[in-house]
Amino acid sequence: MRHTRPENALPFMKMHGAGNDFVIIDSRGRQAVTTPMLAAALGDRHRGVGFDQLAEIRDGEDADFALDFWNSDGSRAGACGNASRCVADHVMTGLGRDSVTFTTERGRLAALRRPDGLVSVNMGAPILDWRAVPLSQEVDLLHLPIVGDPAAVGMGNPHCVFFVPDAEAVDLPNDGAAMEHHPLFPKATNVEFASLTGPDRLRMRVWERGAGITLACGSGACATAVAANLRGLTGRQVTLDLDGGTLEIDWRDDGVWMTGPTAHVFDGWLTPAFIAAQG
Ligand SMILES: N[C@@H](CCC[C@H](N)C(=O)O)C(=O)O
Repeated sequence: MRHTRPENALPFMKMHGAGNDFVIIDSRGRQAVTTPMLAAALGDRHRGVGFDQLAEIRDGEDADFALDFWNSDGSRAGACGNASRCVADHVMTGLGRDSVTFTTERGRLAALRRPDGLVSVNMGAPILDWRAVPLSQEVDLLHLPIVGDPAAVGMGNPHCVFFVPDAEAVDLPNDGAAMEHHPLFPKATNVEFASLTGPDRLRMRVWERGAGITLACGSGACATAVAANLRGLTGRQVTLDLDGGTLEIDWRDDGVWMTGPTAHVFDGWLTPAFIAAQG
């Protein structure tokens, strides 16, 4: 086994938030390195490292840092709530602070560490305009013309939320994959299946665009809580039980806050040969 880091190796971190797992590359102070090919190669759980999303940290302008996200198939994602919480945890630890600001494709966001150690991120206001989700035609976002009566909510990325009697009973590999590329979603969509399990409590399972089944999805939890509230199923503070853990959502006037656990799994490096092989 090789224990010495080769010259020009690229360091990365593996973290997860409620089982949603990430490779994080910290490119502050240097040129960003991620390309779609590198992301797809690294995202391969057999030939690469494996992840649901890759997050690359860059120097921020008017914020502590900037963030870019890639799915494991190499596609870009406009938002990733759980990776945002993991990166915020890493940066807050490095800076010795309990709050940070950062920018994504959505604009300027904020995160903080709560006294109980959980990390919260403000994901911004939900997007409830069909053009911005985006959808391919004007429809009622709360009742899409699709079998199963789902709702559409944007959180910087598109979500299609189905409320079902029993989320456990959903055939996620089939139903999730079938919805991801529905023509109503011109940029494809993340797909959530949720059922009410108690007052302001939902069980949610997710099929992510560009990644397939994941153990959790932060932006998906936000979108589901917003849709549940707008349909009169819950209040604005909702607890969601996902396959990999529990997330708390609080839809406030300043945005949708999402809170949950983060974990640092290991530090590693990519060999120059692996990077070169991706062109
Ligand atoms: N896991 C994420 C969402 C990742 C992005 C998504 N697959 C997309 O393509 O929009 C989260 O925690 O929000």
